[in-house]
Parts: sequence; C-alpha cells; structure tokens
Amino acid sequence: MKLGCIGDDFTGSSDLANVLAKEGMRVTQFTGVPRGPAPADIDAGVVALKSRTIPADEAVQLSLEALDWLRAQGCEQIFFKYCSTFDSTPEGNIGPVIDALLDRLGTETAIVCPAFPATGRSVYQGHLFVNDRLLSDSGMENHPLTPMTDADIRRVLARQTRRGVGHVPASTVFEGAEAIGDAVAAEAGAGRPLVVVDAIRDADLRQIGRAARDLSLVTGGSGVALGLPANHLGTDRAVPPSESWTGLSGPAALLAGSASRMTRAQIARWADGNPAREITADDVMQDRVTPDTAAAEALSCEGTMLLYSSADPETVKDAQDRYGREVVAGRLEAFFAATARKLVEGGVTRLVTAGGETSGAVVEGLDITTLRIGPEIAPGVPAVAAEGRELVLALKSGNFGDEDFFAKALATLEGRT
Ligand SMILES: Nc1ncnc2c1ncn2[C@@H]1O[C@H](COP(=O)(O)OP(=O)(O)OP(=O)(O)O)[C@@H](O)[C@H]1O
Ligand SMILES: O=C(O)[C@@H](O)C(=O)CO
Repeated sequence: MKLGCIGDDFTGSSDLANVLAKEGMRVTQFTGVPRGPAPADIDAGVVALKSRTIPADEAVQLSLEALDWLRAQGCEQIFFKYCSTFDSTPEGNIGPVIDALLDRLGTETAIVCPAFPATGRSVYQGHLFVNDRLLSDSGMENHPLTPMTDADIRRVLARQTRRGVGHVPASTVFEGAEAIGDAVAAEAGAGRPLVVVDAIRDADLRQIGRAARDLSLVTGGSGVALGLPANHLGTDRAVPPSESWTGLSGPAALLAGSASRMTRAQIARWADGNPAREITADDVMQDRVTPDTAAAEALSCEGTMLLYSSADPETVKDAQDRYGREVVAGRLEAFFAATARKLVEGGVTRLVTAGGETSGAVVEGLDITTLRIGPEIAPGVPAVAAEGRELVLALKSGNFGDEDFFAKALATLEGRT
C-alpha cells in the first residue's frame, strides 16, 4: 500500500476512496483501524474513523492508531481527510489531529485544502465558499453538531493548532506545481507550516497534488487527492470501478439522519410518491418508535421505505435544547444503527444512508469491516459493497447529490448505471 488515508467520518472516507479509485488506484475502505494486515494488492487504504465530533484527545488517539497501522503497511504518504466544509468545533478536531500526525511523522509541514469544486466548494484568499456563498452563509452555520460561522479557514485553523498557519494564494497556485511547492516551503520556513492553499478548479488541485509529492502528510477534502495517485502509480492503473460493478437486486431501504439542506430536499422529492416515515427526536427519546417497529414497517411496505429524522434547523435546535445535543444525536444514531441491523436481518441487500455521523453509526452497527468501492452515484458518493456480505450501500454526505439522489442510488446499487 502506497497511500495511507485517515478519514474523520465514513461518508467522507468513501468520498475520498471514490476519487482515488477514479484516478486508477486499487482502494479499500476500512471501518476503524483493522486488526490484521491490509490486502496485499491495494494501492491505497482509507481508515474510516468516526472522529469528527468526538472529544479532541480521543480523535487524536484514534488517528494516531490509524497512522501507526498505515505506516506498518508500508505507506509512503499519509492523507488526512476532513470535510470540504471544514466541519469542526473551535476545539478541533482538525488542528489537533494534524498536529499529532505531524509530531508522530517527525515532520512539520502540511498542506490544508478543503476545496472540492465538483460539489461547489472552493478556497479563495483563504476563505471557503460553497457555490457562491461564504461557508458562514451557506447553511453550514446551522449545522447540528459543527456550526461553521467563520469562512476564513486560516482563522478557524489557527484557533485549533499550536503551529503557525500560512497561505498560498490562488495567484501562485495558477503558476503551477513548482511555484506552489516553493511557496509552501517559504511559508514553512517563515514559521507557518500548516499551509492553507487556495484552489478553485480541479486543475488547481492536480497541480497542488504534484507539488505535494514529497510531503509526508497532505490534508484536505477529497478534491486535493485528485493529484496524488499520479505521484504513486506508474502506468499500471486499476480497472475503473464502474466496469467491475455488478450490484445487487433485492429489498432496499433508505435511512436519513442528516439535517442538511440538500438531504431535506432529497427527502421531499422521495416522499412525493414513495413510502416515507418521519422519525422525530421525541419518537426516539420517548421510545414511541423502536428499531423493531420501524424496520417492520419498512420491510412490509410496498416499494422502498425512507426513514428519516432530518428536520429544519429550528426543530433540531428545539430537540437539542430539550434533550442535550450529544444525547439526542447519540440516541438517533443508535436508533438508525439498530434499525439497519433489523433491516438487513429482514433481507435488505441495498441500503442508502444520508449523513456522515448517521452513516458511521450504521456501518459500525452492521459490523462491516471492509468496503469495496464501486461506481460513482454523484460527485463524492460511490456505491460500495460490504466485503463478504450480500450487501451494497451508498453512504451519502449530507449536502451531496442532487434532488433525485435516492432513486439514482437505488438504481446504481442494483447495477443499473
Ligand atoms: N430531528 C433531529 N433532532 C436532533 N438531532 C438530529 C435530528 N436528526 C438528526 N440529528 C442529528 O444530527 C446529526 C447530523 O449529522 P450527520 O453527520 O448524520 O449529517 P450531516 O452533518 O448533514 O452530514 P455530513 O456530515 O455528511 O455533512 C446526527 O448526529 C443526527 O443524529
Ligand atoms: O468532504 C465532504 O464534504 C464530505 O466527504 C464529507 O466529509 C461530509 O461529511
């Protein structure tokens, strides 16, 4: 294995694996740090952690365990994947994890680049945009767990790290890999080794990837991984996942715990003509709906049932105020994990989950250890197959996909691409 990756959530990890697979790498996604060795025939491994919103010291600990395992597998370069909207709290976990990885690697410099133009996320003058909005005005300011109220990534990161934060502006990025490499080195030399690099197009990301060839640690959204496979692979490219994917037919179910704008629009589209059942925070907190009853309803309905807790920001905030943010999130995630288990026991072979935390809870709840990467359903969302099981999934980040994502995902999971 040449490229070792650590993802801070499960949807983000499959987003990254998708980019690497499309660029010709043989990639496997692991749930947490594997106990045994990696398969011998892979170019990249993505260790998916559920570390985005846990306490910073726990995120650091898990990330270091992942790093140690990846280095033991012979990885030459480490990639730390976080969200393209830089989801984090003022305490972290992005800064503390980067600091710890650099310390353990015995090096100082890392690129920081959340840009992912295919999904509208660009970094310009150190500020993160979602389409034509600053991050802080994109809806992310209302995120249930990591509200993002500052679009200046340099400032956000500076609050989380003990290292200096530098910047390479777009004007330098447009000059290409050599200029980027020189500018990164100059920032590091000036005591600012965590270097936020502007990127607005895939072409920029490819140049940044070339410039990062000799860095032990690269960090960012999946976009900046676009340029990395070329550094590691010769002409020996894997068969594209779309060509080897067969999919599975059989019963399906949709589970949505993301409160993001796009997921809510996707739910509205699906619910217009298909079975859909809202699970409120009160339903779960007061045991009015249990995994048994929800799964039984989904398994017995005509068509594919969508179970969703997703709600508008006011409703989510109201539930958080009454029950506590972590408590309600934890109970809902446990509910979806247990429901997924019942659904799979009941014969479901295709499962779509929306929301990073929700997807992480479901994958862990299903005891899936290894995921094979299939074809792309939407930018940032591949179909994936649970190794050794009759189960295919789509783990969708909250804001990814367009309004008819659920229908598209079910078709791709069935092999109808
Ligand atoms: N009705 C609700 N009330 C309170 N909390 C909720 C409600 N519905 C979902 N949540 C919680 O909000 C969190 C949403 O996070 P999740 O990562 O699943 O979605 P997301 O942040 O939109 O996705 P992504 O991280 O991929 O962008 C989860 O912890 C979930 O349990
Ligand atoms: O980078 C992104 O936006 C996604 O892969 C993600 O991490 C959302 O949870």
